[in-house]
Amino acid sequence: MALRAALRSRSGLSGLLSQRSSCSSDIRMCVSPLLVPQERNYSTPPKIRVEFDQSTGVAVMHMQSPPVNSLSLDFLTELCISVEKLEMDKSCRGLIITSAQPKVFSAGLDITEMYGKSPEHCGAFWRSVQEMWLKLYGSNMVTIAAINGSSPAGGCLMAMTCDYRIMADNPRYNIGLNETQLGIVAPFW
Ligand SMILES: CC/C=C\CC/C=C/CC(=O)SCCNC(=O)CCNC(=O)[C@H](O)C(C)(C)COP(=O)(O)OP(=O)(O)OC[C@H]1O[C@@H](n2cnc3c(N)ncnc32)[C@H](O)[C@@H]1OP(=O)(O)O
Repeated sequence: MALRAALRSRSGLSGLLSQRSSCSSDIRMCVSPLLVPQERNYSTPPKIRVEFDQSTGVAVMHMQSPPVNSLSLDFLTELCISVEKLEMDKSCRGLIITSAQPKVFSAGLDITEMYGKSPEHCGAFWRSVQEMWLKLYGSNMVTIAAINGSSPAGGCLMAMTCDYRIMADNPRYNIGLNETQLGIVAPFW
């Protein structure tokens, strides 16, 4: 109810979520002109896939970085660019973020980005973390995290920056902050 009210008041997306659930097979998926594949030049498979349904104004962002959608510098850069493109497209009013990986929404920050790297790399990495959450938290779109798997630490942070969170009901899926267990401290900002 709260979600529908918010969608109505913020962007006139009345009934949008019920439309998605009741007639998802009828939804015409349109890829935003900004995201057409031929404009991309990835040497590796894209870590983010966006489907934009122009009839509802809602984009679904699938995180698809196997095995666990860990938040590497490359992943975060791609995610931020995708959010930015959607933000510039005024016909996009809602964004659902979910995972294409089974059982995991996001494993949080990519631990390999924090070990044995230069100070410059660490700086760029943490800036990209900050950019991610600022972009999502400050977005004009209605943002929803559809948490379809475990979401520790940075995955939890990402979900918390969205306006709404819906999590799959499975006792195997964890969400929360585990930095202390890991022995790391997020830098002050
Ligand atoms: C103001 C607030 C500021 C900051 C808050 C945000 C700060 C966040 C800090 C972090 O995010 S640090 C990262 C914390 N994350 C974790 O500790 C997650 C650890 N991983 C897990 O708990 C599990 O892997 C999982 C529950 C996500 C998935 O479990 P499962 O499906 O059983 O997969 P595996 O454990 O076998 O892992 C598969 C594969 O993925 C690698 N991996 C897992 N997590 C990460 C990661 N965070 N970074 C890099 N790589 C990761 C894991 O090592 C396995 O690799 P293999 O090569 O062995 O296959």
